[in-house]
Amino acid sequence: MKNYYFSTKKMCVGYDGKPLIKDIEINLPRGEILTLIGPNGAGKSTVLKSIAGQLRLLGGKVYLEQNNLAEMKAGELAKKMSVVFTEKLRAEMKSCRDVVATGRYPYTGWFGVLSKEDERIVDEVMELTHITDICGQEFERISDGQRQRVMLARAICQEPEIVILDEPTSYLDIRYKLEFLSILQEMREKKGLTVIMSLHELELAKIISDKILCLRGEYAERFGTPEEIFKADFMEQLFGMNESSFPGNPKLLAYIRQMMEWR
Ligand SMILES: Nc1ncnc2c1ncn2[C@@H]1O[C@H](COP(=O)(O)OP(=O)(O)OP(=O)(O)O)[C@@H](O)[C@H]1O
Repeated sequence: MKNYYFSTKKMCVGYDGKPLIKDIEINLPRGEILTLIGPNGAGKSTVLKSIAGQLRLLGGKVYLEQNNLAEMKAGELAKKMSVVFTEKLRAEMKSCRDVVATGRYPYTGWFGVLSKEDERIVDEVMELTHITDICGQEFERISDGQRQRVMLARAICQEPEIVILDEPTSYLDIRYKLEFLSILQEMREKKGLTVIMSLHELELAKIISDKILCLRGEYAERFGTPEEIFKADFMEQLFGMNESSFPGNPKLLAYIRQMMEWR
């Protein structure tokens, strides 16, 4: 059997003991980017939270290399996995730099005192994510897009092997969306970072991902490469669209079909 960096075996996720999606099987080599796509309410955040250990699994297992995630110590996991979710972090009176610096906590002692090396990493990552100019601003008083970049910086500061991101580009303008993706790609190439994220922007998912997991209904609908997944007829089915979806405006369906073409 091939040794994957990240895998799930018969993972079942849901709330209050009621399964939402069952038997999810993911196999991901180190350094690959997996993107979850699917309609609103399909369960993308639920799967990501379950992988990150924020929701208890209803069944199955999640592995990092050969290690069962549920059995890993929190401190050990924090050095390997960082997570960026859409919920707003409470950080009263904290500057953006303070928030980014909390990404170093797995490496500091009890009191969170940063070493010179920690400070250097914080500065370097803030430059990489283009937030140096807002580093002194209060975190709770910045824009949604700026907040997303600060949260990405915090995750990178953690120097993880794998990062879990829920809709990380939703508030970013087009330049920062592309910049965000190029940072992930660079981290993957230079450091072998593995990425699992959800995206609503299908055109971005298509160009950045190595693997795609499609969610809709009780079971994961498909898992495969972008070439296997991004086909106009399948996208229409996944998102519940057909010839009569946009009466009087055929241009809209034509747009989806054109977006899914491979050139
Ligand atoms: N805390 C919760 N308790 C019970 N059900 C929940 C809870 N959070 C979400 N759900 C339900 O789980 C389902 C999946 O929600 P989830 O947020 O995972 O979908 P999603 O694919 O991320 O959606 P979106 O694209 O809209 O962000 C939805 O039906 C939602 O109502």
